[in-house]
This record gives sequence, C-alpha cells and structure tokens, in this order.
Amino acid sequence: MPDLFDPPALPRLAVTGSGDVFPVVRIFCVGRNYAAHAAEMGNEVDREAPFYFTKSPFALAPSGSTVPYPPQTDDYHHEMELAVAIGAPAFRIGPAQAERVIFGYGCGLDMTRRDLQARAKDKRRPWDLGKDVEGSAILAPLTRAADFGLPGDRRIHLSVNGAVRQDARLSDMIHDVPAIVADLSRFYHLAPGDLILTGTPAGVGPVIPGDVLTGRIEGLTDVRLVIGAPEAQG
Ligand SMILES: CC(=O)CC(=O)C(=O)O
Repeated sequence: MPDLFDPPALPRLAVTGSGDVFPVVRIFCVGRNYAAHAAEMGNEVDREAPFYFTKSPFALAPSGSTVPYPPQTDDYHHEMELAVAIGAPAFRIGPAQAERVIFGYGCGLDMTRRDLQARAKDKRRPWDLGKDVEGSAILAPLTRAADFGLPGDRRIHLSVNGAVRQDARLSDMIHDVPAIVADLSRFYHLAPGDLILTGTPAGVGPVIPGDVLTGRIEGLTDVRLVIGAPEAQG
C-alpha cells in the first residue's frame, strides 16, 4: 500500500569537525536539575530521582536560525542546557555504563512558553503546550564525547544581546549525566538518535523579537538563536 503522503525526514544535527550527521529520533528533557533554577520557579528539587518531559524531534531548529516568536504566548523564555546525544542502545544500565553509550554533547536551548507552562502547572495538566513548541529545541552541532571528555565543572552560560543572563557550572546539576542516562534507561530502550536536554540553570527570562541569544559551554560549539517577528495570521 502506498503512503498517503511523504513523511518528513528526521531532523539532523551536524557533528563538529566532521561531515557526519546525527539524526534525532527523540528528545527527552530533565526538569528542575539545578537547585537555583528550581528555587527561582518557586519549586522544591527532587534529589531522589530526575523527572522528564519530552519535545518532538520536529521541534528542533538548527543553531543560527531565526525562529519566529511563537503563537499563544506573551512570555517566551530562554533556557540554556547541556544536550547529551545517545549513540548506542541502553536499557536498564547503571551509571558506570552510561559513558559507553554517549555519542557526544552539545549546547541546547529549551525555549519555553512560560505562561502556558505556569497555567498547566496550576491546573495539574501536562506541560506540552509550554514546552513542546515548534522551533523551541535549538541545538548546536554536536561534539563527540571522545573530543569533549566528561562534563565536569565546566561553565555553562547564556547571553541575550551580549548581556549574561544564565551563568553556572555543569557540576551544579542535581542529577549528573551518568545518573540521568541510567535513570532514563529504566523507563525507555534508549537508542542512537535519542537526545537528552539535562535541565537549565537559574536566570531564565523572557525574550522579544530581535533578541540574539548565544549559549556557551566550555569545549562545545556555541548555540545561537535570533527571535524573529511573530508570524502573521492566516
Ligand atoms: C521549570 C522548568 O521549566 C523545567 C525545566 O525545563 C528545567 O528545569 O530545565
């Protein structure tokens, strides 16, 4: 039977220093993984275990894009994050095995309709409309794990129009990368093409059309986003 339409190809990320590309199949995101961010949002952190939400891989936009200010929000926020790309199958692995299944790392932005997320939280509803926003997962080219090493306590920071807004250390994460990979592998058969955004540090805030965002993690390629004008109706 013929397909009724041509499905879109999976989005792909460039790999720094090579012609390789990494197809993105799923995007998992960790919530409240930095104590200072949880506090600024008025939340307690859960040190027992991470929690997750997801974004469609089709929410991905490459670094350097101009992405229109999205519909149905007046409070679109930046969230700078370390992204982890999975390169091998992993199911029910321990933290000690996590390194073996990590393909690489990248700088990512988890752009968020904060007003819709807040409304969802108030009504105890899922966060999809706040988080799974078209064009809201901005990813820089990946760096292979062998070229990056371990996340350690590298600086993670984001500036908007040159002014630093988020500034922290990867060691500030409550659940570190091996713990996150191991924990997620209890629930999912992780596989090549999975991407994990590991949570954002404090300093999140609103953006407006014309803003230029630059996110940096020592040792990785910067992520860059320009906020475009909202799209016209109709
Ligand atoms: C409160 C949030 O927006 C959750 C999140 O995306 C993060 O902590 O990162």
